Parts: sequence; C-alpha cells; structure tokens
Amino acid sequence: MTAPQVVVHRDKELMAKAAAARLITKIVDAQAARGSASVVLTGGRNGNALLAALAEAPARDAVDWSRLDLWWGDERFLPEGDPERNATQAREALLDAVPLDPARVHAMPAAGGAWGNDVDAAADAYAAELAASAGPADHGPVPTFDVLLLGVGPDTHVASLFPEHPGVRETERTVIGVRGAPKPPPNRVSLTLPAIRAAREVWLLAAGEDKANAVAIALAGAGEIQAPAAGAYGRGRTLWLLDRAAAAQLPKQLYPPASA
Ligand SMILES: O=C1O[C@H](COP(=O)(O)O)[C@@H](O)[C@H](O)[C@H]1O
Repeated sequence: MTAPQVVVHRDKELMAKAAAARLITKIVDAQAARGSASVVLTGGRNGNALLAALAEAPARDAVDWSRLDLWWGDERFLPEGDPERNATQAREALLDAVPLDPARVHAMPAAGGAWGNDVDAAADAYAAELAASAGPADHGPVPTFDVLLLGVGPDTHVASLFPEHPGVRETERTVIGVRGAPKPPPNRVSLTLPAIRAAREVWLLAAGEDKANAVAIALAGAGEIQAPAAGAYGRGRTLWLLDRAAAAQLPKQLYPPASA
C-alpha cells in the first residue's frame, strides 16, 4: 500500500486545470517510456471538469492520442448515449475533440446492448476485455494502468463501490455488476478494489465542501468497507487532489505544508 500524498489547490477550477496539466505530463512520459499509455477515467463532476480542462489545455497536442488506451472505473448501466452515462459525459467533455483510436477506447457495456439488461454479464464481459489486454508483465488479469482517476463521493464511495455494499468486499473479481446502488441509477458496473490497486498511480479527486467529511474520514485511517476511498491506492503512488473546501476538515498533520 502506498501512503497517500495530498495536494490542495485554491478552488475547483484551478484543481481541474492543474490535474489536467499533470495528466498530460504523465501520458507523454508513459508514451516516451513504453510506447503507449493507459488511463482509467472516472465519472462525476471532478472527473468531467478535469477532462474539460484537458480539452482547453494547449499542451494537449503533446499527447499522441492514437497511442492512448482509455478504460473506465465505473459506469451507470444505462442505454448507449444516455446523457447520464459516464462515457457519454466524457465524450462531450473531451473524447470527441481528440484523435483517439476507437479500438483503444474501452467503454463499459451499455444497458440494452449485447448483454441486454444483465448487469453481471456486462461486468463479466468487461473483465474479459481487461484480461485480454493484460500481459505477462502485469500483476493479474488487468493491465497495469498508468493513471487511474477516481472521484470521491460525499459518502466516500469511489467508482461504484459504496460503503458497506457487497461490491466493496469483493476480493476475487476485477469487475462487478452493482445492483441497488444508493446513488442513482441503481444498476452500475464497477472495477473492484483489487483491480483499482493494479494501477501504477491512483489519483483521487475531490472538490467542494460536501466532500470535506468524506476526505477527512478516508484519509484519517477509516476501513475500506466503511469508506471505500480509503482502500483505493496505486502500486507506485496514491495522490489526493483537493480544493481548499474539500480539504477543510483534514487533520492538521495530514494537510500538506505548502498549502497550510
Ligand atoms: O455516480 C458517480 O459518482 C462518483 C462521484 O461523483 P461526484 O459528482 O460526486 O464527484 C463518480 O466518481 C462515479 O464515477 C460516478 O459513477
């Protein structure tokens, strides 16, 4: 488990711009080192704000978009093109504006598609797609993602892993179907904590005062069953990117010195 590093920005707009700049650098470095890069996207307000900031960043042209694999950490199990789908929102914020290779954009299945309304079959299909992309150098049936982005819900959920919900207890499967999620829609597909932990770097994004309690709980040593965000960490780095409002309840010793 990597110890979390915390960076606090003035406000959510600056946080999104700084995270976008950080992500561009990370992708460019990964492409230079390994030929391609892989990023796991998140839904939610902060994930979409990061993508929109990336779309506006002049340095986005430094990325070779054709050598980038995109995956999702979770998806709202709704029909293709539904405005509430995380993939639809990501396409609007960034993906439609950059020259990605469609074969490398690994959206999670939609309801009513190949798996009908069977959310478990959809999850199994995504797990198979991940496993097919993993190589011998990876650490299990998922690729070693360069960066895995996660929004943090006000209840400490990450991806579609909710406190005390069965999904957060999953230790074997990499992808699960979620039913009865406390946040709509009730049916979702989600990576599990073991799949999240396969990433080189996990970046957790939280902005706004409604996230302050969740951030403080997760960073102050809560268990992952009660606070799933506490169980989200990367193999090499775990980075919490916050704005001041979301960091407001952090104990003094967890607040980074440069932001005090
Ligand atoms: O429904 C979801 O919510 C979370 C958090 O979203 P936020 O708007 O509160 O930041 C998000 O991380 C997840 O991907 C999404 O499916």
